[in-house]
Amino acid sequence: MFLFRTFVTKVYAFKIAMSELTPRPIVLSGPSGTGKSTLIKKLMNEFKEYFGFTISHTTRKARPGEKHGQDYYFTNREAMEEAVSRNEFIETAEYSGNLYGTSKKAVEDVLSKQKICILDIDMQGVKNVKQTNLKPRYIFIKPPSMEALEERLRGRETETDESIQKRLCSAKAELEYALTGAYDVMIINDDLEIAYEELKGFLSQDISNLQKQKFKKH
Ligand SMILES: Nc1ncnc2c1ncn2[C@@H]1O[C@H](COP(=O)(O)OP(=O)(O)OP(=O)(O)O)[C@@H](O)[C@H]1O
Repeated sequence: MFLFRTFVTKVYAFKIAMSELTPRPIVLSGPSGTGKSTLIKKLMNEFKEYFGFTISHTTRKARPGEKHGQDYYFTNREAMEEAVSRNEFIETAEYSGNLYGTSKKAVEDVLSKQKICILDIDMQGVKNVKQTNLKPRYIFIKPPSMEALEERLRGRETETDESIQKRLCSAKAELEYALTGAYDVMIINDDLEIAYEELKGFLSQDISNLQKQKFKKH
């Protein structure tokens, strides 16, 4: 039996001065295990001077290999709730008993460097960001099938059976939401290299604009 994921989400007023030169942020969303982090890592490796990743806060425990300040800001509930009450977050979501959120500072840090800000957020986060003035471009990363998604989640060896079932259940809702036209583009991550080329193709204009700007400065 599928367990339904219960969310308690909040969105906060977010206004940031975005000049014409500030590149539009991008949102990468899609079911857990679909390959968002893998694609972002490839993008950052190839174009690290043009992209900046917003590092989310979470109260969940770090998985082996994850680094504080690199994969997430690992924190505890009390500290995070205090920061939220100081209005320091754009959005927060509660999932499986843990809080997740994107701080304003994480976004501002990237925008202030005139880099394309990447937000890796779930459907609820997407709905929340749509209520801010960030005006990102929305990219949905779709798994080739539910079977492949399950295989990837199992292969990652980070999930229990219960959490895999929850993630697969959430994946269905995410796919349904994507079909409502909430995203500017949908990329199927079957063959990783093909998916990556599609992602780069979608971002090629933004990348070349930044390349021109940097060239002018030198
Ligand atoms: N095209 C692909 N083919 C096969 N395996 C892939 C592909 N893309 C990613 N993977 C693998 O699938 C697993 C899940 O990928 P990843 O952690 O990037 O997903 P995610 O969408 O970022 O998940 P989460 O939202 O839970 O952080 C990883 O083990 C990754 O190596």
